[in-house]
Amino acid sequence: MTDIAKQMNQLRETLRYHEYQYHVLDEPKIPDSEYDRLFHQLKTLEQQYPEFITANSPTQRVGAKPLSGFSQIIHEIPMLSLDNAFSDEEFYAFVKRIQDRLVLLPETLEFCCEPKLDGLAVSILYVNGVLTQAATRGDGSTGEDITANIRTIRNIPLQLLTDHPPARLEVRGEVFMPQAGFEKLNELALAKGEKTFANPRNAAAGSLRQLDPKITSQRPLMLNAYSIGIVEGVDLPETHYGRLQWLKSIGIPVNAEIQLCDGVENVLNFYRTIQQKRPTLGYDIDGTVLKINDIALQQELGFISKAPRWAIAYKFPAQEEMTI
Ligand SMILES: Cc1ccc2cc(C(N)=O)cc(O)c2n1
Repeated sequence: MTDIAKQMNQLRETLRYHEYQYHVLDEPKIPDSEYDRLFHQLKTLEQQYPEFITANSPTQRVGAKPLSGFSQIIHEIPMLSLDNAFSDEEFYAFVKRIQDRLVLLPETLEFCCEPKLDGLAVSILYVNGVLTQAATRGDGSTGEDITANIRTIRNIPLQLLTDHPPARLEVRGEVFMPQAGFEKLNELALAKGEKTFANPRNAAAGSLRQLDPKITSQRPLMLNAYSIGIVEGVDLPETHYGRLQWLKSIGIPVNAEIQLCDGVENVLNFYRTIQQKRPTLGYDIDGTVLKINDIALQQELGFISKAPRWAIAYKFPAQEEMTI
């Protein structure tokens, strides 16, 4: 490989590292101006030597041309919805159903607890570590191919940050629009006499369903991963929390509020803590997701038709209608 090609690849590695530090660890090592300088240096070299451009270069996030429509993608593993709880009593009943079903009941049940982001569920497939395909949840069995739009979301890596990527890895997560970005988007739309969005979830949905990736690229979207679908060629940790930490270690953003809670009372404390923090999070949530942490127990419990027996979304009471 020529020195120029080596220099370009080195720049790509450096940019990917800084994207990870900034978007996944929230610990930038260089100022934005230095990142922009490196990015511009790579962009210039790619313009001078287009033969050395690689598909997953950080400069290649925005696709060339708009699509004429979205093709369908069938989920190899269905993307399930969650059963809901709306009170402590309903959560206790959920726990009792689990205790009644488990053959060997552990001393206490350990839950992986997270805020329930109010966005869109997506599936992102990495083949040999490279972002290859992305789809909406759709009806759980079939979704729309939104690969070009997903590539534009800055905190989603185009390439996993590991030297030994799994043959195939499907990351499932929620794409959402932070409240600050939503306010700015609506201000811009108002100023241009365009239609505004009712809430960040609608804005995220509208942005992901754009046929032109250039428009999606200008929208402040983010992903937080919440589970793994297809996985081939790697041995995963045996707990849900461990798997989320592994995802984070290879470059996939995971929500910062996720916690392990041992026993029902600690889970309910988590629910109330997140409810109190809700106005300060900077993004919309509509409750918490509480999952049995041990994968073997999840597998023993399985699913009821469309929802897992081992997880529940404990929602917040509906907020009084926003008067806009
Ligand atoms: C299994 C499943 C399905 C939908 C989910 C949705 C969210 C969410 N909206 O944050 C989080 C999760 O852990 C989920 N987990």
